[in-house]
Amino acid sequence: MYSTQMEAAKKGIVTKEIKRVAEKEKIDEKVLMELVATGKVAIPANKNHKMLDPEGVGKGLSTKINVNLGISRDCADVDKEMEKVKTAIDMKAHAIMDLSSYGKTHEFRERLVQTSTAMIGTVPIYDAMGFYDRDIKDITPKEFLDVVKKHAEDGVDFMTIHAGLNRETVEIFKRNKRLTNIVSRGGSLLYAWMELNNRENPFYEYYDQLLDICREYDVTLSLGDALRPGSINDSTDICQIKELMTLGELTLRAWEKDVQIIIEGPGHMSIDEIEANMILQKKLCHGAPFYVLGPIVTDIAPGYDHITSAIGGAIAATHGADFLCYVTPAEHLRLPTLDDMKEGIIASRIAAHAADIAKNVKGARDWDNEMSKARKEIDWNKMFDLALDSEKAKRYREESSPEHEDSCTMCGKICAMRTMNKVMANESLTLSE
Ligand SMILES: C[C@H]1O[C@@H](n2cnc3c(N)ncnc32)[C@H](O)[C@@H]1O
Ligand SMILES: Cc1ncc(COP(=O)(O)O)c(N)n1
Ligand code: SF4
Ligand SMILES: [Zn+2]
Repeated sequence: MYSTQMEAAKKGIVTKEIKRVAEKEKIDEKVLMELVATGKVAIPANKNHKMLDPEGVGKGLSTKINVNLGISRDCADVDKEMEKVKTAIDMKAHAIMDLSSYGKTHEFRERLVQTSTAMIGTVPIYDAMGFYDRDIKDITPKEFLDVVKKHAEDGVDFMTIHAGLNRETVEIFKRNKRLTNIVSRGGSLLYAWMELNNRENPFYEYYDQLLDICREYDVTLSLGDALRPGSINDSTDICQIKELMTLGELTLRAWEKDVQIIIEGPGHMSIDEIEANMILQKKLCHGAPFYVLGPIVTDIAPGYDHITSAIGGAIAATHGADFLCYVTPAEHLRLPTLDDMKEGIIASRIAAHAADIAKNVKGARDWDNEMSKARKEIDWNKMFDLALDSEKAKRYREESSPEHEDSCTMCGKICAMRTMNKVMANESLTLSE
């Protein structure tokens, strides 16, 4: 018997989750087991999430993507969020985070666990205020842990816990001015709690109790980055790096108890700093999987932050990030609509796949080569089938019909593909007007 995937792997047991992930990634089960045993790969799989089709996150595996959704005070339509869940799974999201931050979130979480084959993440501190219906200042450390326990019982596979923001790091934050202070929602709540009560971060102080809960249900801890940069001005500063060092220490303590770890990372960051940040995380956190939001490579494009973050995500994943938290065009502006979510998913899937090609992930290039073959053969149906967004590809072609079926309106009769196919097959060709 074993309590977590990591414990099983350390004991040399190939679990059904390891089998399934190895099959999907087309890698050897024993190799994967070793990666799980050493924490380089996490397989978030809560014992109470019966619907789950597990995924591996980490070294040597394909880059995974996460979709954020959930109700807020200003947009509290549970049915609309459930529609997003179904669409996100259809669009092949590997993970869904329920970031609901209003009212009694239990009902939505229960429906999510019953519906989702994708792994599920939450941020328990978001839920604490609605759960207890009182000011954050008056919530006790035990009550925070009780929310974690509730989410664990409900079947949540990974939880964001901002345990790295301790008093020491808070002092450093106070001494080192930032342009955008703290932009992490969970981080800002914890900072408020710590300042108002003049106490240590409860998730840092009672980290061992937290680990016991995670171990019991096999919840993967996604150690949150409360001090991630919220502007390109603040990236790679002492606050961010100090917190990352603490996350590295907390990683080793979790692994001692066989609790699986993912590390969360930035944020807003210029392109030239991304590679160094990936190296630092892997070193300071002992090879633990890295889960990044963006990086958003410029601050000036609200409405297009799926693009600013896909650029950063592709570069980050090329240099070691394992898991991309999607960003939608609604970032910094509003709660995403269903269409915002779709654009965010497409953008992060492009970033993940582009990185998989660069990283030589097994099979990644085959998809591109099939598409290129279909293009050369001017096989439109094949191209639509292979397209990441088949519906859009089809619609664009239908809206602009060429004279020659075997070309498109870009070049028409002087279609390069068509010309070359005919010339190379020694077929007759007239290219005059
Ligand atoms: C940490 C990330 O989570 C996103 N985020 C926070 N709450 C929600 C929600 N209810 N739905 C979708 N995204 C959300 C923010 O836009 C930020 O990028
Ligand atoms: C990669 C990543 N980082 C952070 C968060 C949590 O958000 P927050 O820190 O704002 O509470 C997240 N869901 N994903
Ligand atoms: S401006 Fe909007 S997205 Fe940014 S922290 Fe405030 S509520 Fe969240
Ligand atoms: Zn931002």
